[in-house]
Amino acid sequence: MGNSKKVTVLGGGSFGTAVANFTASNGHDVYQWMRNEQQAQDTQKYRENSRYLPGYPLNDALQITSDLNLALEGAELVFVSIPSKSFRSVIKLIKPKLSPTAMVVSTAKGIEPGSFTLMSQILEQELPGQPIGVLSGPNFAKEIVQSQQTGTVIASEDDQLIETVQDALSAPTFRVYANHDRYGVELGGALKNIYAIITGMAAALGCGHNTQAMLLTRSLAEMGRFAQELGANPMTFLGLAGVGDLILTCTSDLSRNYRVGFAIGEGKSLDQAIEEIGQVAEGVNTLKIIKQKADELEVYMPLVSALHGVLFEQKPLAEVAAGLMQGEQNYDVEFTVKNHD
Ligand SMILES: NC(=O)C1=CN([C@@H]2O[C@H](COP(=O)(O)OP(=O)(O)OC[C@H]3O[C@@H](n4cnc5c(N)ncnc54)[C@H](O)[C@@H]3O)[C@@H](O)[C@H]2O)C=CC1
Ligand SMILES: O=C(CO)COP(=O)(O)O
Repeated sequence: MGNSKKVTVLGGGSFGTAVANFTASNGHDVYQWMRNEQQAQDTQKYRENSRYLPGYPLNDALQITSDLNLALEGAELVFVSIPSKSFRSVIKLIKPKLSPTAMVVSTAKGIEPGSFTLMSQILEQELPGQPIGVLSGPNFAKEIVQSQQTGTVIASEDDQLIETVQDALSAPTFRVYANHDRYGVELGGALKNIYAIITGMAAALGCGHNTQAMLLTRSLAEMGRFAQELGANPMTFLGLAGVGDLILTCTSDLSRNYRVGFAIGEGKSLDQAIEEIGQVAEGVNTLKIIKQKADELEVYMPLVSALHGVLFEQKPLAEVAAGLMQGEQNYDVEFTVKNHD
């Protein structure tokens, strides 16, 4: 590691805790901010985030606080690990307290409800001129704190920010790859949550490996089609923050989105499934936003439509699943075909 920096992580959930703990283990001066004073005091005292990441002792050097001024004063690098629903309100809160040169990096994988705004676009709007980036990849918080070998992506137009984040996070168990396509990296991280709900549901219904492989691959095709329609580069989805995170989240019950799908596949209601998990599952809101956008742009997204039918239009799951098998049998790798015909 290079020189030690003051790093601030906003958010007291599982991912904020994992990033804060990891960065502190790398020798940086790290403050994790959580809004709940009692939770901050307990986490600081007992060196464990018992609500969101129980059973993992935190690095002695990590400072946990509910004092935003203390957390942000002199911070050179700020990670924002706040769910998309509250992201903008937290950015508005930090704006007057932030040094103009502080680098601000979103780790949230969602889209703002009521608009089609990705988290780093909120950073652009609320913090004009501030160096910004997105951290995304196949990264379960729980496996980061277990020091499992992990790869992630830092996406930004700003090479100095990329270098700073690589320096802050790189470790023998953690590789940080660079990407200049911030929009594509961020879109991949948000979209894959929808497909994790679908594969979780399929697993609960007893689907086999053939089905899982088909779902994963057709999900990637659908994501690519949508990205292309938005003018984004679907090739970015071939990286860790696209296909990497799609594979991870769609094949593991460590994923909250997958678990929401699994619970629904077992016959539970959406509300029951969300309540049982007790943590954010971004895919549920992302689904509504993507369905609306796909309809508006007339993009063919049969998996999104099917899941929307089950979750929000009271369509029977078995009927929707059977309907999917009767859909259009089009090109295998259509955006490539389109580009090269
Ligand atoms: N947990 C994981 O493995 C990963 C999560 N992410 C993403 O990171 C983001 C955060 O997720 P998690 O930490 O997992 O969520 P979580 O559900 O574990 O925790 C969310 C945290 O945000 C806090 N929060 C919510 N609204 C707030 C507000 N208005 N002000 C202050 N704090 C607020 C909550 O109190 C809680 O501490 C999500 O977008 C998620 O998709 C990304 C990579 C991996
Ligand atoms: O994004 C994640 C891993 O990369 C976490 O996925 P979930 O939000 O579904 O738990």
